[in-house]
Amino acid sequence: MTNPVVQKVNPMLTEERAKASFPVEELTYILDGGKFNTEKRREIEELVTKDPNFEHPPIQFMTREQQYSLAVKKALLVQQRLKELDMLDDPYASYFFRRIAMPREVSPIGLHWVMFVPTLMGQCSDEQRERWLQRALNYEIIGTYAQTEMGHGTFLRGIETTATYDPSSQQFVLHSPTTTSIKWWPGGLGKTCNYAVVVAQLHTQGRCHGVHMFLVQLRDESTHRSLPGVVCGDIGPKMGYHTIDNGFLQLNSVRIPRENMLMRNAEVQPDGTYIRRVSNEKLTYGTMVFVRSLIVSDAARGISEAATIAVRYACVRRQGEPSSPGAPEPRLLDYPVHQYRLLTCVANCYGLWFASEVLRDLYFTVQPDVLEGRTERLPETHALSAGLKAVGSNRGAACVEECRRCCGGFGFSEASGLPKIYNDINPACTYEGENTVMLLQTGRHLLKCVERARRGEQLAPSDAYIRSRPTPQPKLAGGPLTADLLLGWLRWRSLSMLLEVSGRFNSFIEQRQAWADAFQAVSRRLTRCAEAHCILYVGQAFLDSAKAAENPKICGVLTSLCRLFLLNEVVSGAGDVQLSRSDLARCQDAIDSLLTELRPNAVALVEAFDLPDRMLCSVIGRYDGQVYEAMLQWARQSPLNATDVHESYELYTRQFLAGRSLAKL
Ligand SMILES: CCCCCCCCCCCCCCCCCCCCCC(=O)SCCNC(=O)CCNC(=O)[C@H](O)C(C)(C)COP(=O)(O)OP(=O)(O)OC[C@H]1O[C@@H](n2cnc3c(N)ncnc32)[C@H](O)[C@@H]1OP(=O)(O)O
Ligand SMILES: Cc1cc2nc3c(=O)[nH]c(=O)nc-3n(C[C@H](O)[C@H](O)[C@H](O)COP(=O)(O)OP(=O)(O)OC[C@H]3O[C@@H](n4cnc5c(N)ncnc54)[C@H](O)[C@@H]3O)c2cc1C
Repeated sequence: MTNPVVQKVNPMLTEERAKASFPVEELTYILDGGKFNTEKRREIEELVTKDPNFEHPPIQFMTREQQYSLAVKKALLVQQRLKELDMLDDPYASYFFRRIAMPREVSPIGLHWVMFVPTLMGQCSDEQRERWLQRALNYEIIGTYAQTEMGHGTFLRGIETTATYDPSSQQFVLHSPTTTSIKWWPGGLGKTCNYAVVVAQLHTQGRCHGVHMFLVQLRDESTHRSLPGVVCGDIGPKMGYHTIDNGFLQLNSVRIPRENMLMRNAEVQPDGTYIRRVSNEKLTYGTMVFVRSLIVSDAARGISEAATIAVRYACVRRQGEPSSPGAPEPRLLDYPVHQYRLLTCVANCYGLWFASEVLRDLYFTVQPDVLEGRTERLPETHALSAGLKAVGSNRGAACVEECRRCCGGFGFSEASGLPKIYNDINPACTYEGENTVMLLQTGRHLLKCVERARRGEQLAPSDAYIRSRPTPQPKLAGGPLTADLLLGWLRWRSLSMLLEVSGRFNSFIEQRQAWADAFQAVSRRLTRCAEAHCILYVGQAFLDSAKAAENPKICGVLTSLCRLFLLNEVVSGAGDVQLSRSDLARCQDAIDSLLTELRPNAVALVEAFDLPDRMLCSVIGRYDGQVYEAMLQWARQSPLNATDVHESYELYTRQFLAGRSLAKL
């Protein structure tokens, strides 16, 4: 454990920790991808924890402007420290350094790392990369990814910003022709960035060639003033993300050199001739595929934080009727329904964690081919990253909210850390492609897979279970409800749902409906198919990882947790297909038994995530479990408590009590 024990540990937590049936440390190694990684991560966490420059009062007591300023300072300080430590070229080290240094401050420079730099890497010609990448890595230029406009986010082809080529000056003219074409949302665009990758409709020689990307300078590199023709600013307060300046951008005939079009996949020549270098025009959407795959692991990490807080709290919080006279009140974790609420969140977290690793490996296997123009596995990668992004962020937000509610009133206090975790994860349901729209992309791919199966074509590995004919339902009655059996049932469910929807779709086509209309007619059902397909992927990744654990005790506990995940899916998806009442009852009984079996390991399973107090920022999720004293200390920091009598009393209440009118005050 990296947690320094500040106070005496609450004996109730010590007691729970002693119940672990497996070596927690070894599970941490598995989650980190090896002992070496765990040790390295801890060293980095130690470096940050010891650095007083990263200390400050809780940001929840600060104004938005203070929060933003602090976040800019910390983001730049992180960069300086990483340089001093010679860690800039190590993505693992710099990721964890950023995370632990800014645990609850979404970075105003985050988009630079997550989208701007990857876009330069993926969409630039070699020569352009040479010109801009190093400057971006050094923060000489800080950029964002400006795609969404007021009028269009989802329907990317509907974007209105224009980039019109002028051969006489060999420049593009970037222009926002309407109010709805104003860029809206890009992270860091308001105040922080001086450059942006702008997505615009390319016009040359009187023709529009669709959306392309352009590097546009927004602010002077020395004064940081916005350049002529550039109108940009912050879009105002949001539900969360207070530390980041999501911005707007209006371009009034801003001229940029021809060479600032990102030219890896297409080019405009000096005379204005347009040349497309690759056949698949969706390669322009590449950065989004990358970020969607990151969001799945981010969702798992969000649940791991919320679950650690809520499980620890459930061990130290006593409330309710004692089981016998004189006995203490029960702990929250003693209630089976509370165990169910928390352990299903933990199970979702592990499932998404392992699935995100498989997806990341798929992305990095396929990406070099894609860069060379070989796009055979791109449809599968796009469908999986879109669908898992949706399922991951939906589950992430739902589980964090469940953990928050599991903490009762304290869960509503910012002191718990939970509102912030929720508000940080929730926008992931919207950004990088709204979740329903993403599920429809996966659904579209699955419909096409059935068609291809019918034609006898080979399908990608994650689609290989799709056939053009139904398979028999695996029997849940009789033998034990093993993870393999349950997974087989979920595979059958996914295929059955898909074949039913595909059958309806084909009947609409046979009735001579247009493809798009038939698609709309089945779209509601298709989103469920996409979810079922993604859940199957998560379940498979979970079970594979459980089986791969060398230590039999870890293998055992992970398999049980995986069974809980799978059974919960079978039960909650029972309405999608036919499941007999007796099968359903067997599954419910199995869930009850698993809760009893897993309960002693509840703390161990969340503590395997090895999240230091510095990361959790939670009064009620502390390692030492000393919740109540810490809660009082937290409240004392509220600026409202700076004086005994607040100034509003003199200004208003006293006047009111004296019968004076408040109208003109
Ligand atoms: C070096 C150090 C590195 C350090 C790194 C440090 C790392 C630190 C990590 C920390 C963790 C970070 C966590 C994350 C935080 C992130 C914050 C992000 C903030 C948010 C940013 C944003 O929010 S940024 C805007 C995103 N805005 C969208 O997301 C628009 C959605 N809207 C669409 O994306 C399109 O509009 C939509 C619907 C597809 C239709 O597009 P469309 O109309 O053109 O296409 P159609 O539907 O007609 O489809 C026609 C055919 O294209 C195929 N296809 C479609 N897309 C494809 C694709 N991408 N790839 C391949 N194929 C594709 C499809 O499958 C069809 O194929 P087929 O014809 O064969 O069926
Ligand atoms: C915190 C945050 C950060 C962001 N950062 C960036 C950024 O850095 N850069 C950037 O370019 N953008 C950014 N965005 C914008 C984001 O990508 C878009 O908000 C997102 O893609 C959704 O688009 P929209 O807002 O136009 O929603 P809309 O498309 O208007 O969606 C509204 C509703 O309609 C539904 N809907 C829309 N189309 C369909 C359809 N075809 N079928 C069925 N239902 C449909 C959606 O499911 C949704 O529920 C950010 C957004 C947020 C919230």
